[in-house]
Amino acid sequence: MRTAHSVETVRAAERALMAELPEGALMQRAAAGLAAACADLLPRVYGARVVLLVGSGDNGGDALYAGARLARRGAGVTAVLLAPERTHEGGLRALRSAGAQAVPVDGAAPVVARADLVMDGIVGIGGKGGLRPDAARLVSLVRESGALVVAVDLPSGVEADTGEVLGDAVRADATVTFGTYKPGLLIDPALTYAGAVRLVDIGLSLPPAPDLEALQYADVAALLPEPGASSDKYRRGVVGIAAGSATYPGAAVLAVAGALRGGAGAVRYVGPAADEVLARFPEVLVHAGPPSAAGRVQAWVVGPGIGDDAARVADVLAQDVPVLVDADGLRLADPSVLRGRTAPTVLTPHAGEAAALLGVSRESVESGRLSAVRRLAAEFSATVLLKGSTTLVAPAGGGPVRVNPTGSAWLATAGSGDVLSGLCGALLSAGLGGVDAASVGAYLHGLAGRRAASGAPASASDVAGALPAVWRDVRG
Ligand SMILES: NC(=O)C1=CN([C@@H]2O[C@H](COP(=O)(O)OP(=O)(O)OC[C@H]3O[C@@H](n4cnc5c(N)ncnc54)[C@H](O)[C@@H]3O)[C@@H](O)[C@H]2O)[C@@H](O)CC1
Ligand SMILES: [K+]
Repeated sequence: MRTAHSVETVRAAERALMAELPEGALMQRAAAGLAAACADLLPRVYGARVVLLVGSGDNGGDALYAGARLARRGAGVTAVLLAPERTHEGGLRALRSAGAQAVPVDGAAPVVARADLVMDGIVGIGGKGGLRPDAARLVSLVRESGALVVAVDLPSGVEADTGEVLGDAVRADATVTFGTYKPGLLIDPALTYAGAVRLVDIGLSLPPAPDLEALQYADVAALLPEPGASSDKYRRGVVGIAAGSATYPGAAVLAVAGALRGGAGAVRYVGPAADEVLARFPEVLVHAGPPSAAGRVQAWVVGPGIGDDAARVADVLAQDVPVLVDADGLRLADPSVLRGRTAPTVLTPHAGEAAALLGVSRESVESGRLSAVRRLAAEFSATVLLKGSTTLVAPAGGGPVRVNPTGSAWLATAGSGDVLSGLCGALLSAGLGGVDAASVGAYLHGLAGRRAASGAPASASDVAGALPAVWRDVRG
């Protein structure tokens, strides 16, 4: 599991550790890791031209000490001081005694133009708001130079706690972060500014519950349901799909496709697309009448392509088993019924649906995805999976938000969400909790999207078709 902690938590852990260590020791650990990462990125350190962008805080201090280390190994290092009168004093002394030079911002253009590597030490976790104008100008010079950009702790200009980017920000090829990931390094849009992230251990003791976590292969493998020797189809989980309409039968077919590949023992389908579903998947049990009359089901998926059939949504929500609500279902569900449910509820909105649920603009959801997903989970007492280029999953009762690391732009294709809802529904029916079902589903779905596409457009059916292979990969 990859974990991220908020700025407040990081600062508290830093204070505790600094109290035990000699003055400056923590910054030396950070600078040593930073210098080593830069050295790895450069073809050779000796003779490399390194430029440090140095702001007024300790983030600039890290850059100065790391620059001093590289200068001692023969790099030509120049620091550009954004606030010369407030530069980290010890760092600047170290830099000068290593034989490197410092210039003010207005002398930056010629050195930046010739740089091989630029270290961004403008701001770290102390930054607020986007880059200020002089820093933004400097950063556009860096972009024009084509130099490799290494962000110190996080790209300057991105919000560490939320992943928002409120103005200009540094676009880094790599980020060297200290102690723990910061939430912004796992969430877009900030994530897309960070490049490859390297974590440097500086010895912080952090609380066991992070603010954010991202499942990795092994975590997903451990969560995948496996049929035991005594499993029959009912014990493996029966998932009910209440989806599709005369206008949108395809949504039903795709949700069923996701459910069948999600390890369900059996899939029941209720709705007007039964013929279309059976034509593709003869193994599905179809039922006429309301979902509640369909027989035993361990979890329901309701909503994809359901049109205006509010009665089908209400009937599903009245059942005391886990329910995943998607698409039209999100518009039709009664919020007070959602809040009053005792069995787990999972909502899977995209940004537009999330905006409608919260009564805010789509833009405000897009720019503040972490706060939006947390708010939704709290307001509807449900696990919420917010789709996007990094899908987020927030638990109903608060706690770490899961970030899906396997997203793929190829998944932005019609019907791909229907496959995801069926897949997550099957995982719910197999007994996974809401957060695990949603985050494992998102993980597999992302991998399936990548595998189905592998460089060329793929349809939602292709994504469903790729699920067995990624399941095998993850388990293997
Ligand atoms: N506290 C510690 O012992 C350690 C801190 N470390 C480094 O210290 C950083 C935090 O240092 P600070 O708390 O000094 O904060 P920062 O260096 O992140 O930034 C604070 C300074 O930047 C200015 N500033 C804020 N927003 C700005 C903006 N948008 N544009 C330009 N300037 C802006 C502020 O006025 C303040 O002077 C971490 O990110 C990390 O890089 C590491 O050395 C590890 C150890
Ligand atoms: K930085």
